[in-house]
Amino acid sequence: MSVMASRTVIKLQRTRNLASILNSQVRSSTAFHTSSKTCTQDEDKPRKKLINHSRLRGIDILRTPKLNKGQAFTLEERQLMGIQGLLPSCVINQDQQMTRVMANFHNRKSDVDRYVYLMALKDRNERLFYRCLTEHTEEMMPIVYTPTVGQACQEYGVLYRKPRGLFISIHDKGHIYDMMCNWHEEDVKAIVVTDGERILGLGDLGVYGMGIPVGKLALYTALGGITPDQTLPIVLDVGTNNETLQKDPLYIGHNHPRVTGQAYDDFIDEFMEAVVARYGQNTLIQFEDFANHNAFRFLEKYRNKYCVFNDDIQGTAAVAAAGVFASLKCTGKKLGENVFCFQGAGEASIGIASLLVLAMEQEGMSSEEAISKIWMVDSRGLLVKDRPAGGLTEHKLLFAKDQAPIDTLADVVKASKPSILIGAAAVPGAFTESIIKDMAMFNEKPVIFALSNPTSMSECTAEQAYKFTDGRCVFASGSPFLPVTLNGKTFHPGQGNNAYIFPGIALGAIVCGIRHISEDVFLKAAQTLGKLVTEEHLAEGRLYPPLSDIQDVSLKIATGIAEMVYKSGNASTYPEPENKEEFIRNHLYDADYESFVPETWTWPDNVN
Ligand SMILES: NC(=O)C1=CN([C@@H]2O[C@H](COP(=O)(O)OP(=O)(O)OC[C@H]3O[C@@H](n4cnc5c(N)ncnc54)[C@H](OP(=O)(O)O)[C@@H]3O)[C@@H](O)[C@H]2O)C=CC1
Ligand SMILES: CC(=O)C(=O)O
Ligand SMILES: [Mg+2]
Repeated sequence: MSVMASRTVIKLQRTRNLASILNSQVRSSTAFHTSSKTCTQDEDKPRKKLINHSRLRGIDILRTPKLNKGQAFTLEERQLMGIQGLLPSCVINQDQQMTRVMANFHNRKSDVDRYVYLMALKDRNERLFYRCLTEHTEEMMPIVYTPTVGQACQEYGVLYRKPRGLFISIHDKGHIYDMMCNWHEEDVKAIVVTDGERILGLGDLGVYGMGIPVGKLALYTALGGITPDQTLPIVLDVGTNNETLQKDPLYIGHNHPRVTGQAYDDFIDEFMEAVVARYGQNTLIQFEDFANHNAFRFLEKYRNKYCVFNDDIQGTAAVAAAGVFASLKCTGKKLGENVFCFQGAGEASIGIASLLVLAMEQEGMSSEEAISKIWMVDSRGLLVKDRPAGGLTEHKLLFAKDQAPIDTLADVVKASKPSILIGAAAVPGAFTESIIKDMAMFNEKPVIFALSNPTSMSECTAEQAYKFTDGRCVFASGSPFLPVTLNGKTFHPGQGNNAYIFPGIALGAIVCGIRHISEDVFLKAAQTLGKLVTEEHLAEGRLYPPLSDIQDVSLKIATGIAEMVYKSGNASTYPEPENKEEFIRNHLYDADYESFVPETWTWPDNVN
């Protein structure tokens, strides 16, 4: 008998008739067989494999979110792990705990309160948090992600309770590797990093932007099945230019202006090197919510050196392209028959436009012709070639028209008569009634994507889009809108958000050990997602599969990517699996509790 088991026997001998006393307190779902003296967590479910990685005992287990099961620790586990008495005696299972979570979730007065509640749950009982988020994605994603995460970031100083992830400051330069070593997990495979300069459409939130990497990585696990231990949220604190935050006494970062120039670039270089030194060359690094002037150049600088992608440029491109592909089934057009008009010429818009050009080229169109289909409006109007010097970045220049300037979106829409209108400029209400009505006049089925986040930044509401087009439009938005009923028909607006893409990309990248993430990975993801949209979805107005199917979407995207990267030699996980989907499925995180009790353990004979 092991030392642990013999200690348990002694404990049990001290407690007369422990089993029968506890039995009367145990709720019906917790099986407790006095005859065989064996106890299982839940009669219906086979006992899952033993957690064998923990040397912790007692209160330390309850304080470790990835081990803690709260009241779901069985009697055996409580005895074996030294936690008997540290919990109420009643044992409940994970399903019952979920019922309690949902009751608490619904009882909260505001969405930010729900955010605080869910983050506290994550800090307390990780598996319970992920089971809830996985099984109630539609209800909970808007809380841990856009729109509520935006408000949570704005209030991060007040809401702050405990650190999640790494805070690396410009003043830590020279020591970043040592700081990375302070992170307790040894097997990190994916990092989401921001410097907080462009948080959603809310601008510079500095370190308060940490809510975004935390939220994105929660979706890595809930939507992509990536083990939470393998993920690491990081905020790079280089100061903030947000004057309100600079004066905020509760601001949790450096309140000096942003450090820029060579010092900033050296800092990012050191960070990238430290990640690889700590966790290996294939560590996936997702750049998130960097400002435009850094986002493009870091992507170019690092894309062939590290395993990186920029979600705002590339992930957004893929989800929007998928929506465009799906919309073709409604409009009956070929991709190249469309005219695209973008409000905004930033990370999102340039990313989407570039991927659409790639897709049109793959269909045999020349690059010039594909580019000619695209009209882009930035804060100074239509992108045109003869803007005063300095007016166009090289990315914008590619899409600049050789024609006279047009100042407003409304006039660009009239001039270009787009079939597809895409907004990503964080200008709320930019799609006015007259613009939407023009779209309805030019097209039998106008396609309208209001992609800006959070909801307060949306170019129009779902209701406006359907109402001003008499229910004829195909609509998607970056943040969710509730279903809209118009003339007796209910429309379910699609959520055109990169959340449909990045979990699947990350899953494929991690499992296959992708070295570099090429552009065609995003096109593949877009095509895969587009194909998953069925006639039934479209009939309901959905341009994407419902959020309840999103785990399956991620698996399919990852599988498509796996097939591609093994062919191209860009995978490093060998031997190559024959059945890629099965292989990936076997890596998926399972939020069900595991048992701490060895299969062979039974209650000692003298307990009855
Ligand atoms: N749904 C999704 O998955 C995603 C949504 N987004 C959202 O898209 C929005 C923009 O993000 P991103 O592209 O990264 O930001 P950027 O800062 O890179 O780009 C913003 C663009 O909007 C333009 N703009 C600003 N004001 C106006 C105006 N009044 N009229 C026309 N254009 C204007 C800017 O013009 P100029 O270049 O002249 O400054 C710039 O081109 C954000 O709200 C973000 O949350 C982003 C990523 C993913
Ligand atoms: C969704 C997202 O990445 C953004 O709005 O920035
Ligand atoms: Mg983003």
